[in-house]
Amino acid sequence: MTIALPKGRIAEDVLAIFKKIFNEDFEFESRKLILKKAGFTFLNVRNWDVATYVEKQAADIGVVGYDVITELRSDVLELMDLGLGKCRVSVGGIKGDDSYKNKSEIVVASKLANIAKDYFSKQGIPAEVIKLNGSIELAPLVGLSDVIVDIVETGSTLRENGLEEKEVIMHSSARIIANKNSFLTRKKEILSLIEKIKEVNGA
Ligand SMILES: Nc1ncnc2c1ncn2[C@@H]1O[C@H](COP(=O)(O)OP(=O)(O)OP(=O)(O)O)[C@@H](O)[C@H]1O
Ligand SMILES: O=P(O)(O)OC[C@H]1O[C@H](OP(=O)(O)OP(=O)(O)O)[C@H](O)[C@@H]1O
Repeated sequence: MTIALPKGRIAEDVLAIFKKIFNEDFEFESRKLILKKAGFTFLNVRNWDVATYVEKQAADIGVVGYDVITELRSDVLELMDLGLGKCRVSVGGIKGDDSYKNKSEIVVASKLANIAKDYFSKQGIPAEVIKLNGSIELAPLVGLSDVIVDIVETGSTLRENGLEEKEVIMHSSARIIANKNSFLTRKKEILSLIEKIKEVNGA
């Protein structure tokens, strides 16, 4: 069975789970992208690519933020909430300034462009979404957008830039996802691993 694990922010917590399961050191060596252990093959991939590896069955299961599978509209099965990497996806804007609510069309900057588009379109609010790749909080400060849609965890990035959380769109945490076909053909193996994860993750 092949498992795609994310690099970056949630990597450490995810690797800690597998370290507990195997009761020994569990980490990708130096620049190595594949780790084989106890009959499993682990892939070291970018957070945003985990869902792609799983959807295309290059991996049978993977760990990824709920925000990412929502944004990518990934056609995968969601098996378990790991309860880590907790954050919100929110609308943020200049502190004390709610003038965006009175505009006929608002300009929104976001890395999560689909989530942003869906959120405003469901409310019938015309919105132009500008896709950015990072430092999203900068956009309203320099007049690139009226508001942003971005991840909020502690809220310090918003605060330190004179912004505030205006509306919470969704809560996110890391999920175990599975390829639909793999879940049919490897159901027993996958569920047995999920049980082990539950045991060590206290779920
Ligand atoms: N403060 C936070 N900022 C960003 N992501 C967070 C935060 N808190 C929790 N998360 C979760 O962690 C996931 C991984 O974020 P990370 O910053 O490692 O990757 P990324 O920069 O979005 O992706 P990549 O580095 O692969 O391009 C996010 O998708 C989200 O679910
Ligand atoms: O509420 P906070 O705890 O401040 O966390 C939220 C911030 O963290 C993320 O940015 P990241 O550090 O990934 O940098 P980026 O600007 O490159 O996306 C996210 O895009 C917010 O800017």
